[in-house]
Amino acid sequence: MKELAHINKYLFKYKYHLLLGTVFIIIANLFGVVPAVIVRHSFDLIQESFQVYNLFDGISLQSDTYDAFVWSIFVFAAIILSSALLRGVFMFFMRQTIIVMSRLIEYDLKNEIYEHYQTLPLSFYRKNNTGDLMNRISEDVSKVRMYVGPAIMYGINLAAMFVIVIPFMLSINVELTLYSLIPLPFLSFSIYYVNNIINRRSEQIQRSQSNLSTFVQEAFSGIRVIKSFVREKDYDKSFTEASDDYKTKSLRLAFVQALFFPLIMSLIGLSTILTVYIGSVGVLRGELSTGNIAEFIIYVNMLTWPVTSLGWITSIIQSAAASQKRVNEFLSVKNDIVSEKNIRQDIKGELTFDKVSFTYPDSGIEALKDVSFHVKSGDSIAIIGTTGSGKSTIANLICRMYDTTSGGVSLDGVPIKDFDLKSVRGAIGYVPQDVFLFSESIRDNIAFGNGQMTDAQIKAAADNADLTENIAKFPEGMATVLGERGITLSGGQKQRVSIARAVARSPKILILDDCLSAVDTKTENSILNSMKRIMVDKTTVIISHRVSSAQLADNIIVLDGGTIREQGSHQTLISQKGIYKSLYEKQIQGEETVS
Ligand SMILES: Nc1ncnc2c1ncn2[C@@H]1O[C@H](COP(=O)(O)OP(=O)(O)OP(=O)(O)O)[C@@H](O)[C@H]1O
Repeated sequence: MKELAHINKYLFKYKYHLLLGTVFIIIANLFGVVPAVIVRHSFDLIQESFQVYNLFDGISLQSDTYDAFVWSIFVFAAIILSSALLRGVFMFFMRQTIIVMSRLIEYDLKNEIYEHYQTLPLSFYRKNNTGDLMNRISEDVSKVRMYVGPAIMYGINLAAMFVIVIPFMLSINVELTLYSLIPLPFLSFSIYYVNNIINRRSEQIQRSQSNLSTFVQEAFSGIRVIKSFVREKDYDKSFTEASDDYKTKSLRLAFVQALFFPLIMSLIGLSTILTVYIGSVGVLRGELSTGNIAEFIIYVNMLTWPVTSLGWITSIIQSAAASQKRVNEFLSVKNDIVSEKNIRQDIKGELTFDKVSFTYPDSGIEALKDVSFHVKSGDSIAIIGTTGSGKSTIANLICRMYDTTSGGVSLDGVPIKDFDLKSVRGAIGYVPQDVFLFSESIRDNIAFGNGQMTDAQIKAAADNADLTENIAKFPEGMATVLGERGITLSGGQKQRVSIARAVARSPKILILDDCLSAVDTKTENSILNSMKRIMVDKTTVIISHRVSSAQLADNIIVLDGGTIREQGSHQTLISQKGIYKSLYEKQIQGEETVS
């Protein structure tokens, strides 16, 4: 339960909604009691009027008695109707304050979680899967909303009802009150019990549903592989199994849900029978009127829902606490990539790696060992090496996605840790190895959130990435939407949009992480020629498997198993006749990649 304390700041923020809501609940309940009292008076009036009417039999006063009776009943009916109407109005206000408050808190909490997610380092995203991140911001927040909305509303309603109705009942007859209330705690407990079963089974269904969705999503994304390997039948079978599991769980839930209402109805019925029985005994003893029985039946009915809701509220609070615990787990994760001195200055692009070693915290793999190099501002460096030799890790450290395990990275002679993170990342144009484009237009993908970027700047970036010719062939040019329902680009086209996106920001440091692997040699040469132009005043880090990309750089590093094996210009390395030279020869002979 202490987990839910996190929500208190929001309850405080929306205190006026909560206070007003409470007032509306109390007023609505007061109007709920009025009809019961009026019904009692009506019953008693009918009985008394009947006796008086018979007494005046044959006398002209008899018709006056009748008129007075009809008039009174009319007035009573009008009072009952108006009370019901006013109760309805206040119940509307009650929902408009408390349920609205719960939606506002849901909105705030989602924003809080999303903002926090954004601050967390890459290592957090490696550790936790996307489904889990999504669940906590949607499913879990919805469960917490049930606590701040319906649970609080019905909780206050229950308290108000008890404070108003039970003293009223006791003042009429203690014995009748006690007997008519006996079944209600059982009702509450049974609802709590059944509701917990319903929650457990619903969660099983949700898990089964998400397995089913993941299966279907994967099957459709991989439909080309499934078809070419003729695996449709196997997938059909697996789908039927997953679907069967979902069906069985749904039927088990439907069974418990079917028990829910009969259970409530039978316990309410029991209360009513006890009220009528004990009430009749009271009437026979002359302690109660028949009106009291009718009045008590109304009270019992009024109390039924709040008492039922007690069991429901308890299980809502339990599952909200469990959800908030999961949310708090993520909210308490701190970003360890923080700036030490928050230096905000324009970065010129001088880059130094000084004896850098790095071990990935989650896998324990030592990706870099004692790596040192220096790139002057505006110069270029190429990093070439075998798969897994640590090339992308260097890019990650320059973008400060991780901090080094030992040694230091510095920009313009200042340790990277001292810079404000935004200054560092804002100065970098990064073309990642695994291209990711958004389902937006090509234009928006290139501008990527920079509303001030002019069409001319976007076009220049597209030109430099050798993209203009391709774009011209698309039906809507720059406005062509990519992804899901738009045009799907080829691997090489995607890489070029990704390059244009990085170049368009006019970064001081440009990192090209194996970004030409999916283009043919002709396009590679054409992009590299354009690159020469844009690289002029930028520090450029070219990560590649291909010598053809690397030879463009002023300085080349050959990495192997996380250590630098060779370093120098293209000419120097060729003359050294080492790894680079043999790689060069192999690739010149037609081999495309380093094995
Ligand atoms: N996020 C990560 N968590 C744990 N280990 C990682 C992570 N990324 C890379 N590694 C490991 O670190 C080593 C270096 O990986 P890196 O991605 O830097 O290689 P690379 O030279 O860029 O390879 P490639 O050319 O195939 O992209 C590899 O052994 C890899 O398994």
